[in-house]
Amino acid sequence: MPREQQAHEGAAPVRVALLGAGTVGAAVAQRLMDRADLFAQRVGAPLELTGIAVRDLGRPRDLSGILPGLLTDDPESLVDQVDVVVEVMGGIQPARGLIERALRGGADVVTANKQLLAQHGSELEALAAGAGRRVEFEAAVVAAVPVMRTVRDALAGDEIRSISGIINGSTNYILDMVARQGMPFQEAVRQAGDLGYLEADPTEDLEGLDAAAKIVLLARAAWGVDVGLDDVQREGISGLTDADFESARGTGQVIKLIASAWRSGPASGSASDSAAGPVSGPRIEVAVRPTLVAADHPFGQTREGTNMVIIEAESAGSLRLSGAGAGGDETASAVLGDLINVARSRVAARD
Ligand SMILES: NC(=O)C1=CN([C@@H]2O[C@H](COP(=O)(O)OP(=O)(O)OC[C@H]3O[C@@H](n4cnc5c(N)ncnc54)[C@H](OP(=O)(O)O)[C@@H]3O)[C@@H](O)[C@H]2O)C=CC1
Ligand SMILES: N[C@@H](CC=O)C(=O)O
Repeated sequence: MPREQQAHEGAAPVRVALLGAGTVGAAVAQRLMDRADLFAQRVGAPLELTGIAVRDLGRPRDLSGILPGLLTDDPESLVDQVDVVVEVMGGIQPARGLIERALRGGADVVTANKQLLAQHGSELEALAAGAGRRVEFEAAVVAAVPVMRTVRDALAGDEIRSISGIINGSTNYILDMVARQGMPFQEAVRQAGDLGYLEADPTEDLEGLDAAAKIVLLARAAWGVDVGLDDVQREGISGLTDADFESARGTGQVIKLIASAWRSGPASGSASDSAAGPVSGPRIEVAVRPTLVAADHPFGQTREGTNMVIIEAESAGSLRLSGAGAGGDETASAVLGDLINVARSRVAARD
């Protein structure tokens, strides 16, 4: 039987550069290969992976099915020749410079880099808007769980009162292993690293900086306020002792690293006393700290690398989102969702 012609056949490809082939990048690259036909159908044109930038070309990698010829240690030349740049290298530089270069050159950007966004997201979004391009970052906040989209798009017609939750997968894994299995803290840290949950610099997870960046991005999306990392009342989990875990257990509670953002007053318009400068719009508080919760509370029941976010909104009431907050394939799911949406828009704009 003759095969029906697919809409994307003959369409010029959407060229994609991947910056990073670590836990997340390798999973993105693998899925781009495995699901090439599916993605071409969804986009209306093939996604062509033109290259993958890494730091160390000599490092052994398990990128089965991916041509070694795609790897390069020259990210600049890669971003100059594509339609979409997917940044999953992490860190501030060179990621920031490469994203700026991509936007100025006419590419859209998908990134999972929450530290970069928390520190320089406003400048990057302004640059993107000026260039008529997009910076998408669903994967940066709670990996596979579409919480950014929920806050920014689904609840755009509502008024959010508060957002709270477990938004760091590695520390939840560590706290859960220590509490439920009596695992030594350092062994749990090691396992979280083996699972690909930890940042390249694990102190970002252990000191609450990773969760702080995510809650900042959520607060900005929810209230349009100019909160920054310096506004976050922050405490990590590295100072917890065996006695803290014991005393929690004795009272039917568990320790969770809870991030929260809440409206604490009406629109102020006044300058905040934070180092981040004036905060306009509603007064917003942001915090990350180890918190005792009842073992049978939804947060208490959130195990291993799973995350859970509870959003309280005026009309919608209480919403709960939960799922994988870290991990290569899980994070790649969100990265690829953004990539497909951006690529679709580019293909639609061709007509
Ligand atoms: N892991 C996770 O569960 C999640 C991670 N994220 C975010 O995704 C990003 C990537 O994380 P992850 O994959 O875990 O990180 P990894 O450390 O596993 O991978 C980083 C990759 O980027 C490459 N790289 C780093 N610096 C450079 C550079 N200067 N030039 C070229 N390549 C470079 C590395 O190259 P080489 O291989 O040669 O070292 C490596 O391939 C981070 O921003 C992280 O916060 C977001 C959600 C979840
Ligand atoms: N290190 C992060 C990875 C995902 O954002 C975490 O543990 O949640």
